[in-house]
Amino acid sequence: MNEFINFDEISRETWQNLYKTSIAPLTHDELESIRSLNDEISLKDVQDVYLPLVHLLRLYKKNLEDMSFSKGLFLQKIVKTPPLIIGISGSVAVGKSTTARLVQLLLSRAFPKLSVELVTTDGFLYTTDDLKNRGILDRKGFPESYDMERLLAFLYHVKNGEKCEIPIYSHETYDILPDQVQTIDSPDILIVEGINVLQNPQNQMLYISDFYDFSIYVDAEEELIEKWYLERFDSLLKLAKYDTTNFYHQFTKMPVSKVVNLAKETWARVNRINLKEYIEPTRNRAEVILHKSENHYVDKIYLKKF
Ligand SMILES: Nc1ncnc2c1ncn2[C@@H]1O[C@H](COP(=O)(O)OP(=O)(O)O)[C@@H](O)[C@H]1O
Ligand SMILES: CC(C)(COP(=O)(O)O)[C@@H](O)C(=O)NCCC(=O)O
Repeated sequence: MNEFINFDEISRETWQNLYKTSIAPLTHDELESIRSLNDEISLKDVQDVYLPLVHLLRLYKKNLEDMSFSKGLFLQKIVKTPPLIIGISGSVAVGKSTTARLVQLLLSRAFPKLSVELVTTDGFLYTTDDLKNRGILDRKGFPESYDMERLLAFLYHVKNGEKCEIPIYSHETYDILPDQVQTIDSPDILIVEGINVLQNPQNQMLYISDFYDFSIYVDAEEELIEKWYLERFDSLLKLAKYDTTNFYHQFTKMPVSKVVNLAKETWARVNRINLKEYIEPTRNRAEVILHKSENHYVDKIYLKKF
């Protein structure tokens, strides 16, 4: 059966015209803050793709509020609207975190009175020591390298309006940062970004999918994602050149061709396999699939029909 049978395929041209008239252009300051987020991001994409997406998210938020209100009428008590939780998934290096930060920024603009928080599931990776003890250091990113019970419990507490502290992962040290936490204190909207967001662990009582009100899968052809992975590897090396505490510093001492081969091998041996076996199979669980082509240009959007 066609994987996309349950989706409407919408061309960029159609999508960009769906809600155009109701969205005000971005201000100079907003454009600047997007540029500082990632100076390569196309502002045309922001206008044509991400603003209509945020408009769609507004509908889901309204729907959640209406449902809480109706439940309150039924139960004859005040039911507080739970936070809207948005999941963003896709391959390593496809651009999830860039998309997530952009969506956070645009949602903060669309809802200036609401708090919009962002977490990445990297924080739920086991520490390097734990991975070593479990004998799965070379499986980083695969399902067994995450503490999914903890992620599930976190989502439950956030939905329940409770304050939470979660670990922070650093790409620079390539490990969980010791003694540092991110505090999430009852946000109105929470964005959860990570390769495993749509994977389906369940404890005895809770299903992870029950916590997402909306989900986005960022998609692209494998060859492009590999290219973006290698480019990001190169940027991480540049950042690490004079920083001996950075995990990537060790590679700056090696001949370039050797480092490029090492990155290619890591892609093929770890991240590509993870994509094919565990990440891509979750693609059609998303509400929206953003399909990117060369230069991160979004050319197609798939929206779930029902
Ligand atoms: N929309 C975009 N426009 C330009 N470059 C992008 C865009 N999204 C991601 N990138 C670049 O692609 C690489 C991977 O993006 P990143 O957001 O780190 O991916 P992920 O979080 O999926 O691992 C980074 O080098 C980033 O700068
Ligand atoms: C931390 C990750 C599992 C998740 O990554 P992200 O999507 O944030 O890039 C990944 O970046 C990673 O470290 N993969 C293991 C192999 C590698 O070094 O690329």
